Amino acid sequence: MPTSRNGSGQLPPAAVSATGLRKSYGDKTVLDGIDLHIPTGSVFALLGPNGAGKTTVVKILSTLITADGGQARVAGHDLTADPQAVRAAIGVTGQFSAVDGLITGEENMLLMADLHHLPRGEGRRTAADLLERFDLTDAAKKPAATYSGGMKRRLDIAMTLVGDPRIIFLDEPTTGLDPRSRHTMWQIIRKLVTGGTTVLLTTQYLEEADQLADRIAVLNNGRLAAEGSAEELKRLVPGGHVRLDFTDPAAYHHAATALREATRNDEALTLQLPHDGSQRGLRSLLDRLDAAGVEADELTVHTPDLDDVFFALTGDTVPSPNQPTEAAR
Ligand SMILES: Nc1ncnc2c1ncn2[C@@H]1O[C@H](COP(=O)(O)OP(=O)(O)OP(=O)(O)O)[C@@H](O)[C@H]1O
Repeated sequence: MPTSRNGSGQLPPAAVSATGLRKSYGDKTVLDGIDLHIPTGSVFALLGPNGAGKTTVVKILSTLITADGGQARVAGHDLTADPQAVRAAIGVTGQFSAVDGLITGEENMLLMADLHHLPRGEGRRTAADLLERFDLTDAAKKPAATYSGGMKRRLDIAMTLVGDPRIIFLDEPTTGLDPRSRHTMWQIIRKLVTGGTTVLLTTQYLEEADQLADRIAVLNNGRLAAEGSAEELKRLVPGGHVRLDFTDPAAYHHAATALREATRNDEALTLQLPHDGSQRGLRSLLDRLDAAGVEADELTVHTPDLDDVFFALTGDTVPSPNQPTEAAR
């Protein structure tokens, strides 16, 4: 999401800026110098495998634990000098929900309103508005323990919003949710951002980062292995190609002669050519096949995706590098 400039042509202050964040437990270094810059009004995804340190970053930035080194400002307030002001500006929903299962959804909301010292009437209005916004009005009078995982997660975020935070940290907001609930949660997050909220989310899901985030940082071994938009990250890894599959050996050999630069697999009767993902490149390939008078039985385009980036950056192997992502024909 573009960051708008104010009247003086200056960029608005970052919602979160951190330099050199470090954290160790005993002799285990969890964060080894993390720099973050999250523009106001954007969605920033911190992506990393289990144990990479994502929750540790969220805990530091939300003042739940202190860093061993480095500096950070959240909503313009220094984390160490003014933790109270930081807490007042943020909302956090963690992997371990703040929802109390023994009381109803509405009571959970009213409890939050009390914690934020909202006058009674205003607290009731805010609770009702948020319950409606999160599609929980019908379930409002039922104990939260009877809610589905998706409903609990929605209630958790609704509770976070009672204090009207400008910045919210969502620690793995969709872990354990079914695909439908995950999509609902994505819509909720998108709406929050449309309303001007800045979101820092952690996720293990590449698709989630791709869908939601303006910028993505990949955390690995205590360091940021890369940072950029999904498109920028995808450009970091090679791997775009077109694969042509043939069943007729004569057609295969004919095509292989016409496309000399292709990597051949004579057994599988497939040809693979580097491809930049452009329409022009694809058209030129099809023209060459037409000119040679051959037609492939199947043509698949593989565009590098965040999976490729993630596995390349975190040092793991890509499970199936030739898995096509988009069938072109
Ligand atoms: N209080 C603690 N004491 C000791 N080690 C800890 C503590 N908290 C976290 N760690 C360790 O720090 C590392 C990073 O943990 P963290 O929870 O930040 O990872 P994560 O990226 O959020 O992982 P996940 O995706 O599994 O939630 C892990 O190896 C974890 O065991």
